[in-house]
Amino acid sequence: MIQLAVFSLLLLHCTHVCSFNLDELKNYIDSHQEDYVLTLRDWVAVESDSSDALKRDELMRMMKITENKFNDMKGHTNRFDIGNQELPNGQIIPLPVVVTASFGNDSNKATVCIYGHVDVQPARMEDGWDTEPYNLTEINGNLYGRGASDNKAPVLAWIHAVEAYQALDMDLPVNVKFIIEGMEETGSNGLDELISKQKDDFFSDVDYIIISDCGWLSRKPALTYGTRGNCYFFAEVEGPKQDLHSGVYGGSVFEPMIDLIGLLDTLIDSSGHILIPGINEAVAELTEEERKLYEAIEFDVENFKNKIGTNGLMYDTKEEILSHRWRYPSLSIHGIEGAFSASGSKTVIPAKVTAKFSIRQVPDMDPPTVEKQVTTYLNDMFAKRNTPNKLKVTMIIGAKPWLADVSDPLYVAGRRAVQKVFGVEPDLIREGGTIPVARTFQDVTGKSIIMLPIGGFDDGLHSQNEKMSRYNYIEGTKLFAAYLHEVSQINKS
Ligand SMILES: CC(C)C[C@H](NC(=O)CN)C(=O)O
Repeated sequence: MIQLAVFSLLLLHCTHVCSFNLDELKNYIDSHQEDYVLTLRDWVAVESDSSDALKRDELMRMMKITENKFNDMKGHTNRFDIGNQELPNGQIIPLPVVVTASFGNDSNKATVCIYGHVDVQPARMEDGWDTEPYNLTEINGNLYGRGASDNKAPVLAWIHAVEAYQALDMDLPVNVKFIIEGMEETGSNGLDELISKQKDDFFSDVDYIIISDCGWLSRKPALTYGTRGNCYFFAEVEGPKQDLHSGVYGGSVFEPMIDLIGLLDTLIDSSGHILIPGINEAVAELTEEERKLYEAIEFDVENFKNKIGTNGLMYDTKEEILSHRWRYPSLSIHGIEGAFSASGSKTVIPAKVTAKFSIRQVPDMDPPTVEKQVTTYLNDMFAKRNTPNKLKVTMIIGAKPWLADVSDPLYVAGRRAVQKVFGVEPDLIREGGTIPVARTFQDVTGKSIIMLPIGGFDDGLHSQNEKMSRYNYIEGTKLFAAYLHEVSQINKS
């Protein structure tokens, strides 16, 4: 009698925990898309700009919202204090906590760890946005807002994928862990140390790491197997003790801005060749196999050019353009702090100016070596100017490149999931941008990593009018739901 009762109870339980059914998950996701857009709206409304010390409270609030979301989903959450940040002016401010969450701890299942970030790049209406950057606005199926694609919608898509399993009482095919940070856009300060400290704790049962902080190359879904690193520099030239009138003093003083512009002009030539000795020499040779990969990718150079809105590109062929975006270093000059930049015509000689530039890193470049090469070169060039002004060069980010093996089972699972949701074979691509922590995950945990993007190729990351299309957000959520199942099938066939 007792046995019968236990059996009935078990049966009752089994009718509640359903097994995987992708169509049900897809239907559920479709019918909840308005809720997902509303949540994205709430998240975009938080000005979690990690580069602006004045927005640090907003960033802290964003981390709290993220933690609350995981708590609402009954995840096992944790918040890690990762210390303080020293700003270039010497000011010390707290770093935002890193939030982790775990769903399930069944030792018979594989465990995936999803990494994402909820901080954003700066955005102001005056930069040329057509809509308020922190007010998610839908136009023609596109959801415009700062951080929509980078990286709030992809983080939410993973959350919604787990929520869909939960709502349908469907057993999660794998244990799912999240690690969400708030400093990615300034180089993931403090995260490397946390990962090393948590190697035998939070990461001890993690089998695979998934990152969805990148985009497709075209309208076709993609799997990303490489990212460039980034060495970001400040070059400060300091002269007179205060700004000067150019009519009164011009012609008699060495102007910091003229020194700085002269210095910047020695970094790169007009054909994109980096002039700092040692940089190009460190780049790994392009292999025949790699060249063939680029050849096989569908990529319309003319469309790329038109989307950017430029009259010409530095290279003509698809292979050249892709390899220079993905596997060669590039040097970009981002801005000059202290320079007069408002509208109008102030006739000032700025007393202190700081240039911001960065060099994207590729195998086999090494950030500490690059730091020395750049500092030595700029100091040598500055010495040649015979100026009494002072130069200070600081490398504020030193992120390494990352490269994965596309034959890894994680990529096979990725191809299957893309097939099941989009009905096509994904492109295998690299990314010119940087996920600073990708290489740390690889080096510290030794686990396989996949980058599974859902962002569009034209999302305007870091730029005006950043967007995530509703299609990519919703189909991306389905992709993630399908991928959890595909990962659970690794080693089973
Ligand atoms: C080190 C950079 C600031 C990192 C940044 N990463 C991303 O945009 C990824 N979403 C980059 O500029 O590549």
